[in-house]
Order: sequence, then C-alpha cells, then structure tokens
Amino acid sequence: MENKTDFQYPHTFVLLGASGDLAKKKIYPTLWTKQTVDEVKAKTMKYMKVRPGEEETLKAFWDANDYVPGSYDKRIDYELLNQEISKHEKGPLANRIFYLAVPPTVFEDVTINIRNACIALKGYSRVIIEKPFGRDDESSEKLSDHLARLFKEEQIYRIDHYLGKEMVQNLMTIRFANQIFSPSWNRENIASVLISFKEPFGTEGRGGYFDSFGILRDVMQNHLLQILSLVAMEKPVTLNPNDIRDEKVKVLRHIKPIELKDILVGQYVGNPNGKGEETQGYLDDPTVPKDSVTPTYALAAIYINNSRWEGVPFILRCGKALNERKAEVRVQYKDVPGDIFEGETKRNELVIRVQPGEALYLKLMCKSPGMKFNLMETELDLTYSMRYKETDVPDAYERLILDVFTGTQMHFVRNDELKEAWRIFTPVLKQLEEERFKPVPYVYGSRGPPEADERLAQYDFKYSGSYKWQKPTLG
Ligand SMILES: NC(=O)C1=CN([C@@H]2O[C@H](COP(=O)(O)OP(=O)(O)OC[C@H]3O[C@@H](n4cnc5c(N)ncnc54)[C@H](OP(=O)(O)O)[C@@H]3O)[C@@H](O)[C@H]2O)C=CC1
Ligand SMILES: O=C1O[C@H](COP(=O)(O)O)[C@@H](O)[C@H](O)[C@H]1O
Repeated sequence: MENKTDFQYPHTFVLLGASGDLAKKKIYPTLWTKQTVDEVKAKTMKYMKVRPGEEETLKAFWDANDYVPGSYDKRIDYELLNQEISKHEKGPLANRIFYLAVPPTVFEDVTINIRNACIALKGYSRVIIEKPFGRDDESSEKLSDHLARLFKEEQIYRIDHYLGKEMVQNLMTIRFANQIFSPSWNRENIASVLISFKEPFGTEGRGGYFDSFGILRDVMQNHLLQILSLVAMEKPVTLNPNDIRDEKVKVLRHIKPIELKDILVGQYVGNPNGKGEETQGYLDDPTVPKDSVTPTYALAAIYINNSRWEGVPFILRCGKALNERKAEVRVQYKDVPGDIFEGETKRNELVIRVQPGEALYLKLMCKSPGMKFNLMETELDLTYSMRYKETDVPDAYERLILDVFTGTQMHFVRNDELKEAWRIFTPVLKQLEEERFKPVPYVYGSRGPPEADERLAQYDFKYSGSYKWQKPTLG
C-alpha cells in the first residue's frame, strides 16, 4: 500500500488567515524553517530565521507560495481556492492541510466551506485549529459538535503549542524512563507542584482580543493544564497517541471544578518609575475598556482526587507584564522527616525549565566541600545549551506542523481533553465574570501581586531564599 504521507506526492498547505498576526509571527516563519505575495512576505520577513547560505532556499520557498484572496463566507471563493490547489496536484496522490489561523467569528463559515468545496480527492485532508476552542464549556461543545459534523476526529489537529516545546515533550521521558523518579512521584513524597508562565510584556495595544478572554483562558486553561496533565497522569499503556491521551483525560477527570477560594486574580498597573511601556497599566491600553476586570495574572490551586495525588496542591500561575519570560515546572519534595541536621535541610526541588533556555535541575543538599561538616544547597544540573551544544532545539510549531504532515496526534488536544479542561474552568470563569470580581493590582515588571507569594506558602510551596546558583564556566 502506498504511504500517503510520502513527500514525493504534493501536499498543499492552505493557510486561512494568511495576513493575520498568528500567520505572520508563527506560521510563515515555521513553514519556512524551512511565501508570493509581496505583502505577506514584507510583513513576515522580520520574523523569519534565515541562516547565512539559506537565501536561495528562502527564495524557492516564497516562489512556491500562492495567495488566493477571498471572503471567508463565500463558497465561490473556496471553489476558486480548490481550483488553484488542484493545479498543483499532478499525479495519483495529493494531500491537503488547512491551517485555520482565523478569528473565532469566521470559524464556522471557513470550516463549512472547506468541507463543501476543498476536500482532497486524491489523499488526506487535515485541519489545524488554534485556540480559542470556545470560551466556556457550552461554546466549546457547540464548536466540537460543529467540527464533528464536518470532519473525523483524526482529521482535526487542535494545537496547543506548549505541547510542541522540547521540555514539555520531555516530561513523559523524565517520568517514565527513569526509575529514580517513579517511586517518589506521589503524595507521600511531593509537597506541591508549581507550574508557572511569565511574560515580561503587557497587551501593547492588542488588548481588544485579550480583554474578552483573559489570562485564565489565554494560558491557564490550556497550556498550563496540559502541562499539569503530563506531570500528573499515570503511565500510559503504550506510546500510542490515544493511550497517552486516555491517561491525560483520566487524570483530568479526577479534578473538581476550581473554586473561587482557590484562585487569585491580578491586573497590572503602570510602573511610575519604569520606562516606555512599563509605565502603562492594562487599563491604559486604548483597546481595553476603562473599567475592565479582566485578569492579566492568575494563580490557582488544583487538587487531583486520586490515590497518587490527593492533598497535593498543583499550583498554576501565569501572568503578563511581569519581571521576566519564563515557563517552568517545580516539583517540590516534602521536608526530610526526622531531620538530624538541626533544621538546616532544605526541600529537594526538581525544576523543569521549559523556557528560556531548556534545563532540568534537581536541587539537593550536600556537605559543603572541605573540612567543615556544614550542609549546602546545590544541584544536579542538565543545561541544554551546555550539554547539547550542537543540537538545534526546534520551535514548537515546527514539530507540531511536521506531526500534522505525518499524521501523529500525540501532541495535539483530543476532543474529550478539551471538554474536561472546560469542565474544570467554566464555573469559576462564570463566577468571576458575573460578579465582576476585582483583580488585585500588581506593578508592571514585578514578580506579580504580593498576595501570590502568600498563596504559595498556603499551598505548601516553600521558598527558602537561600539557594544560590553558580553558573558553570567552561574550562
Ligand atoms: N541550569 C540552569 O540554567 C540553572 C539556572 N539556575 C538559575 O539560578 C537562579 C536561582 O534558581 P531558582 O531555581 O530560581 O531558585 P530560587 O530558590 O532562587 O528561587 C525559586 C523560585 O522562587 C520564586 N521566588 C522568588 N522570590 C520568592 C519569594 N519571596 N517567595 C516565593 N517565591 C519566590 C522565584 O520564582 P518567581 O519569580 O517565578 O516566583 C524563583 O524562581 C535562577 O535564575 C535560575 O534560572 C539555577 C539552577 C540551574
Ligand atoms: O498562546 C499563547 O502563548 C503566548 C506565549 O507563547 P510562547 O511560546 O512565546 O511562550 C502568549 O503570548 C499568548 O498570549 C497566548 O495566547
């Protein structure tokens, strides 16, 4: 039987929303890393990572692009698109991938028109979709039902680009290919798990979109919850994508909907001593309503009601306009019982740094080197830039788009996962919005609202303040 993903056959990649922000910043640069239209090209060029010597390949890449203008809701335009694609489909097999980088308002029209006018006749048709997958359980289900009427689940690739990040993909390996972690990965040994996302910039004039979603929908309900499920799930039966996603769904089903008492929401205010953008608070963004209560920061404690995790807080924390860019997982072990070191021991912590600079480090206690018998905090450290100097870590979208070509759904969100995620978040989102719950302020460029550190302590995450890291020097 012929291999339908064989790259000798034409694969048409249709980017709906080619002139938009997502296309410009993520999709074209990804496709290139390996488009026509001078307009698209001009907008995109500054985001393309072009290495010396790749100029010819870049030219060939742009030459292979066509731009078909049209309306999202007019079938005739899709028929023209279909004709355009067909021109390139010589030979017996040809596949089509449709990337929907379009606003949610046109989503239904676009998918119906693709289904009615653009389905491949000589190969597979796959659709890649990006969040928002709805804004609550009801709207998400409506969208899922709509898609299910048009496409089979195996044709739908729901992107959560965090699932394409090196260290997120590494979570399963760290957990299930190392006997050292498996026996301690439970409530007996682990005090808390902290999963953080921090960005050092605010909405910068793009608050219009953000304001109707907020950080909980933008980051927590998807990226952070996906990471949580990989950290907490049971070992899958095999590496088959459905076996893995079965386990992710199972662990999510053990989580009750988040309650208001377990959530802290914040909104950034300008820093009067800052420079440029830093002086601007969220409400100063002209595209944001002046009385907006949309959170730009959130911390939530999630409990997994199963025998492995009962009582262990999984703290999800995310925010914009903070002091740094960072995404990481901190698995904090419990205090050593029966301490013989007069309270000097500090908790072990396994840190999985997703970005920037992939790293895995385990904080542990050692005797300080030398004659004394003092304890000191130190680490076992795997820093990717040091250990894997020659390896180019691909961008999340590069991996994920390649997965679509090859039909690998392991790193994509299945319909039932999405349903569970909305079940967990919808009640609290509704409550926050219906009560117009006021977020606590935090200063642009800070670590977030001071109240967040109090919450961390409340949820059994201990910060010692004494750990000092010495960056290894070469030689
Ligand atoms: N391989 C590598 O590249 C390694 C790098 N390092 C670096 O060393 C430095 C220190 O390591 P780190 O693991 O952060 O250890 P720390 O113990 O210094 O800090 C742990 C985390 O606690 C949070 N924190 C800071 N202040 C408080 C507070 N008052 N209350 C509660 N939480 C607080 C910070 O995160 P937040 O601000 O997000 O709350 C911080 O990341 C970091 O810059 C780290 O990147 C360390 C080891 C290996
Ligand atoms: O999905 C989103 O992610 C980006 C952050 O992605 P990263 O890969 O740069 O960490 C965030 O800026 C955006 O608000 C959100 O929608």
